[in-house]
Amino acid sequence: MKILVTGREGQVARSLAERGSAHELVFAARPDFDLADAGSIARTIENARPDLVISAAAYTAVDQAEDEPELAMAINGEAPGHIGRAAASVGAPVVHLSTDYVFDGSGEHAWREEDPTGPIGVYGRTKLAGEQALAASGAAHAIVRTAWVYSPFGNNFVKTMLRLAESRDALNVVKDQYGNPTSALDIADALLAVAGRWQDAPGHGTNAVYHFAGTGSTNWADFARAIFDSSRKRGGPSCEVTGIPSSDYPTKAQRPANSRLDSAKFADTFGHAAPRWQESLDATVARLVG
Ligand SMILES: NC(=O)C1=CN([C@@H]2O[C@H](COP(=O)(O)OP(=O)(O)OC[C@H]3O[C@@H](n4cnc5c(N)ncnc54)[C@H](OP(=O)(O)O)[C@@H]3O)[C@@H](O)[C@H]2O)C=CC1
Ligand SMILES: Cc1cn([C@H]2C[C@H](O)[C@@H](COP(=O)(O)OP(=O)(O)O[C@H]3O[C@@H](C)C(=O)[C@@H](O)[C@H]3O)O2)c(=O)[nH]c1=O
Repeated sequence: MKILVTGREGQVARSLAERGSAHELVFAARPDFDLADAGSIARTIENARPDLVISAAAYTAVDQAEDEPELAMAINGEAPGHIGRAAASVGAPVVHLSTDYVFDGSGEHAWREEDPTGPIGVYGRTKLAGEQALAASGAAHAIVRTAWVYSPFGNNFVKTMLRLAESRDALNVVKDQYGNPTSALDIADALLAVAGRWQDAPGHGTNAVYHFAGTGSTNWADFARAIFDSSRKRGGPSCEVTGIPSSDYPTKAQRPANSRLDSAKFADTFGHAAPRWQESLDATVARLVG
């Protein structure tokens, strides 16, 4: 299958490069492919004529988005519509990644796909707009919301914690935001499961929203402790973690307190579930400190 992946250096794009060797992968990235430039999106997809588009690139700087709402909206909110229209014109379905930050963070349950959205920051608002733009584009699609992504690649919380531990003995980390840490390598496997399913059964489960995230939930402070436990047992850096309320860690963008995702619908539809988050974390830490 010829799969066009948006972004080349992103965590999910690099994970697809590692896991997707059974397919012909084509990566669309700046400067030729710019999500802020509708013409470049149409040109790239029409020239490549892929069998499937995986829409993995996005504006992911959550705090910076508060200062650049127009750019974040162009990239996250409008580009998925352009991608969908171009993909529809060549008959390619689109798998698009979205986020737990489309929810308002209330309650303690794991969010299901049909639960009402209510983003509390610019990043979440723009990602929600992107879901809607793709759904209205005419392309066959699946929207896959994931969360708290880490990997050996790019920037993420796991790498930040390990870096900070090189120079600190103790760290304050928020303990009142809950979610599902998700390995980008597990996301790549899940997206490839969708691709495989569509090869055998085109149209299966299309035009729907799914949640796919690491199995089991935690908060950022306990996630940090798990990172350091895993690192320490391999002789890597580690650090004391003090759990603090979010009010003691001011950030430009507010994060949802509860962004746990229920991934049952994805497992039922595509026959694929994520490993427990601790297991995937261990595999990534082994690569980072090994
Ligand atoms: N990271 C996370 O914790 C989570 C991510 N998601 C979603 O999953 C998807 C993948 O995330 P992840 O792999 O972590 O993302 P990364 O932040 O690792 O990578 C984002 C990619 O998007 C590219 N990009 C940004 N702006 C543009 C643009 N204008 N034109 C073309 N490419 C652009 C970047 O390119 P360049 O290298 O040139 O900067 C980069 O390759 C995104 O849709 C994200 O919203 C969902 C939940 C959690
Ligand atoms: C570095 C650091 C962060 N924190 C807090 C801030 C924040 O509440 C939480 C996580 O920090 P980050 O900046 O990594 O998180 P953030 O950028 O909000 O991560 C989000 O990224 C986007 C793209 C998503 O889609 C989300 O699913 C989520 O993964 O930890 C501390 O409490 N102490 C620290 O030392």
